[in-house]
Amino acid sequence: MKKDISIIGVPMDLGQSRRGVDMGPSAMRYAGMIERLESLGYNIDDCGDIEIGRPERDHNGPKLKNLKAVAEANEELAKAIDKEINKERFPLVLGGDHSIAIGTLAGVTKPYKNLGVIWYDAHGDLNTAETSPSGNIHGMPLAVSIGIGDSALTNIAGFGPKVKPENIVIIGARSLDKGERELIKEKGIKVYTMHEIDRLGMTQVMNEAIAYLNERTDGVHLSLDLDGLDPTDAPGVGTPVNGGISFRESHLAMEMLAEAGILTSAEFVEVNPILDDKNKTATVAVDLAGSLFGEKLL
Ligand SMILES: NC(=[NH2+])NCCC[C@H](N)C(=O)O
Ligand SMILES: [Mn+2]
Ligand SMILES: [Mn+2]
Repeated sequence: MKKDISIIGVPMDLGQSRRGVDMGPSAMRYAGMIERLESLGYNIDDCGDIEIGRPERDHNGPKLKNLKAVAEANEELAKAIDKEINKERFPLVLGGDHSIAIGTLAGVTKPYKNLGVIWYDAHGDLNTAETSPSGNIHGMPLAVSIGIGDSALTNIAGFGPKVKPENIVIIGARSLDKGERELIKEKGIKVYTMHEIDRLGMTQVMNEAIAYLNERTDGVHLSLDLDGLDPTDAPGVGTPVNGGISFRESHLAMEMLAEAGILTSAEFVEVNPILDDKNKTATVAVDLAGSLFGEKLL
């Protein structure tokens, strides 16, 4: 992996309805993200935070909450990432709710013909305004990135789609809405649900996922939603779902990604310090980043 990392914070909470996730970037910095990566020999440039509009929360009917402000922030994020990529640096994005993956993917996909995406999450985030039970855009970024959704989102940075459905691997799914299940089948998206993780073990899941991506992609982005982990290990998230991936399994997954050396960008999202237990979830994110960037005990 590249030795120069640019950190971009996105204090966004407009893609969902619970306050506090906008403090995620601060919580991860406070938990020592920068020092941890520096101690591994990386050169870190903390680019600070993207500015997020503070609109009156527009509840835009039941459909796409805060659409305009979410789209604007993602345009800014895509530009900021583009700048760092042109400097040949590895973009590491700290969220913020998962709607920021729209801008992250818009920014990181440009140099690649076939960007792969690992979506580490309890959810599929494959909803549209029509299928969403909540109207929350953080439940939609993966659909948007394959070109499905409102054009204010699918066309961020002036082009779309950003990724091909067959280049996506979802890991940790255990809460999928009806429309998401249909889309997964229709588009042939590869999914390792908790069932496969229990059954095969994380080692085989990651071996398969890495081999699958190696075959067809020329770069890989990791989008890690902390709610992919079990709420006992990562309680500070807005939409927790029981029966998740353990801390140990997640470390193993990160270590295997580090060994494979396939990642070209990453993001950690959905850390909500208000719902957390003494910054535990931000600390877990920093620990996982350590493994992801090559930390070893011996
Ligand atoms: N990034 C997340 N935490 N997404 C949760 C989405 C929950 C639900 N599927 C929805 O669309 O509202
Ligand atoms: Mn999630
Ligand atoms: Mn998510």
